[in-house]
Amino acid sequence: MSHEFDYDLVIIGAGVGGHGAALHAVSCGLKTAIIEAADMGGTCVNRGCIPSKALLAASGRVRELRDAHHLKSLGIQIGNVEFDRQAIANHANNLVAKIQGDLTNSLKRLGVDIIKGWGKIAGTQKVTVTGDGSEKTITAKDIILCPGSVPFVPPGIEVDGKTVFTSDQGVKLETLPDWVAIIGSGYIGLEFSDIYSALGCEITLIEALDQLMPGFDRDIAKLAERVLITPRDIETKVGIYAKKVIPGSPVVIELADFKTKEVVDVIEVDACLVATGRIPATKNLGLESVGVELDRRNFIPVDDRMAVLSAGEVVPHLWAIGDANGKMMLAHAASAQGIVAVENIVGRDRKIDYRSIPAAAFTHPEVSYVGLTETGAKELGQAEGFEIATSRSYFKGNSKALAENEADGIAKVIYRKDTGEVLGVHIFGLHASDLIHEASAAVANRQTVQTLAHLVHAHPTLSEVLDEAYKRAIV
Ligand SMILES: Cc1cc2nc3c(=O)[nH]c(=O)nc-3n(C[C@H](O)[C@H](O)[C@H](O)COP(=O)(O)OP(=O)(O)OC[C@H]3O[C@@H](n4cnc5c(N)ncnc54)[C@H](O)[C@@H]3O)c2cc1C
Ligand SMILES: NC(=O)c1ccc[n+]([C@@H]2O[C@H](COP(=O)([O-])OP(=O)(O)OC[C@H]3O[C@@H](n4cnc5c(N)ncnc54)[C@H](O)[C@@H]3O)[C@@H](O)[C@H]2O)c1
Repeated sequence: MSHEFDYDLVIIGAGVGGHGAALHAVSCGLKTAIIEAADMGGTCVNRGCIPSKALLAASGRVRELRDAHHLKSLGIQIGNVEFDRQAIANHANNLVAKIQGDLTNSLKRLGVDIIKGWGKIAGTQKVTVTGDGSEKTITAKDIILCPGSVPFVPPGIEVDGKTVFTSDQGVKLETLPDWVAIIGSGYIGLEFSDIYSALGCEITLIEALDQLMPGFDRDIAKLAERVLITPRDIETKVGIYAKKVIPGSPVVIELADFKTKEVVDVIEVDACLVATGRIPATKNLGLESVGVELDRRNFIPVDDRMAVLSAGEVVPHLWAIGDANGKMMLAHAASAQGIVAVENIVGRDRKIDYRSIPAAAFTHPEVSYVGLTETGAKELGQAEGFEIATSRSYFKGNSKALAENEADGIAKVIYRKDTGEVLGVHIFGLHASDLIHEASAAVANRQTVQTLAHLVHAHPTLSEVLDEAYKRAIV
C-alpha cells in the first residue's frame, strides 16, 4: 500500500456495488474504506431486491396454494388458505435485517473501514466525510463512486408515502388496498402486480407506452401478458399516463392519452404505487471539484473500464459503478462493475461485458433474459452487415414442466445466421431466473448454437427447454 495516502481505495456508497468492489479490493490487497450515509446495503438490501423477493416468495406460495384447479390436477385438495399480512411483512423485514447484518459483518471481517457520513469528492484523490456535525478529509489513491439511485416520480404525481407511494414504502407491505393502481409496467410494476394480485387486491396497471412491459422482448412480453396479467384481477391501461395523482382516501388519478396529453378518464382507487423508473443519486458529490459534468440524465459518465469521464477523457483515479452510471440498473451488474473497476485499479486491464449480464423479473412464473432482444439484434445486424435467426421451444413440450403441470412458457434464442453466435436468450416460464445462467455463460463465451446443441442436459429437467431451442436452431 502507498504511504502517501490514507487508503488505497475509498468507496462512496455501501450498496451492493460498493460492497462487491470492497470485497474484491481486499482480495487484491488494497487498504479499503467504504463511506455510507444511510443504510448499509443500499437499495437492494433495504428497499429493493431482498424485501421484494421475500414478498414474492410468500405471496407466490399463497397463489399456488389457492389454485385449487392446479392442485386438483395433481391429485391434491386443501381447505381454505389464510395468510397474515403483517407476518408476511415481517418475513421481508427480518430478511432485510439478516442480510444487512451479514453484509456489514463481511466488510468488518475483511478489515474494510466503514465510515458513516456523507462522502464528497474534494479534489483529486481526496474525499470529505460529513456526519455527526463534523467533517473530515481522507486521501485515497483511487476513489470509486457508487451512490446508487432513487425512485423517479413524474411531475403531477404527489407521493404521501401512505396512499400514494413508491417501492421504498411498497416493500414494507403496510396495507393491502382493495384496489391499487400501479403506474408503470416495468420490473417493479410487474413484480408488485404479482404480489398484490396473489394477496387478493384488485389492480389497475397503467403504462404510458403503447405496450405492456416495453423493455422486454416482444414475444416474451406477449406471452407473459397472457399468463401474468389477463387471467388475473388486473385491468390494464396502455398508452395512458397518470397526469395527476392526488393522495387521500380515495386517491384520485387523472389519466391522459400519452400521445395527445388529453385527459381521458379519472379513477378513484384505494392506493397507488408509482413504479416509473429510477434516477441517479448523483447530487452533491463534489464532482465539479475534479471538473466532471453529469450527463443530461444526471448519470456519471464512464467508459467500459468504469473510469469516470470528463468531456470524453478519463479522469485519473476516479471510477463510478452501479445505478449511478445508468448502464444497467441491476444489483449484480453493480457488483460486476465494482470488480472491473478494482481490476483496472490494480493494473489488470478489464472491460465489462454487458451483453452477458442476465436479468430476471421474479413473477410467477418468471421472466429472464440475457443479451439482445430480437429488435436490438436486428439493428446490430443492419449496422454490422449480418442477418439474424431465432429458434423457440416451449415448456409444454418439456416433461418436467408437464410433471409440475406448469407448462406455460417459452425459450427464445436469437443468433447470427452466418456464424451461429448466440446474441440473446429470453425465457418465460417456471424457474426462468435460474435457467438463464447457462445462456449467460454461452453469451459470455460467444458460443454458437452449433456448439450448444451438442451439450447434454439431464432428463427430465427444465434445462432441456434451452437444449431443445439450441437443437431446433441447427435443424
Ligand atoms: C423494488 C426493487 C426491487 C429490485 N429488485 C432487483 C432484483 O431482484 N435484482 C436486481 O439485480 N436488482 C434489483 N433492483 C435494483 C437494485 O436494487 C439496484 O440495481 C442496486 O441496488 C444498485 O446498487 P448500487 O450499489 O449501485 O446502489 P444502491 O444500492 O442504491 O446503494 C447506494 C448507497 O450509496 C449511499 N450513498 C449515496 N450517496 C452517498 C454519499 N454521498 N455518501 C455516502 N453514501 C452515499 C446510499 O445511501 C446507498 O446506501 C431492485 C430495485 C428495486 C427498487
Ligand atoms: N427483478 C429485477 O431485477 C428488478 C426488480 C425491480 C426493479 N429493478 C430495477 O429497478 C429499476 C426501476 O424499476 P421500474 O419498474 O420502476 O422501472 P422500469 O424502467 O423497468 O419501468 C418503468 C415503466 O414505467 C413506465 N412509465 C414511466 N412513466 C410513466 C407514467 N407517467 N405513466 C405510466 N407509465 C409510465 C415506463 O414506460 C416503463 O414501462 C429498473 O431499472 C430495474 O432495473 C429490477
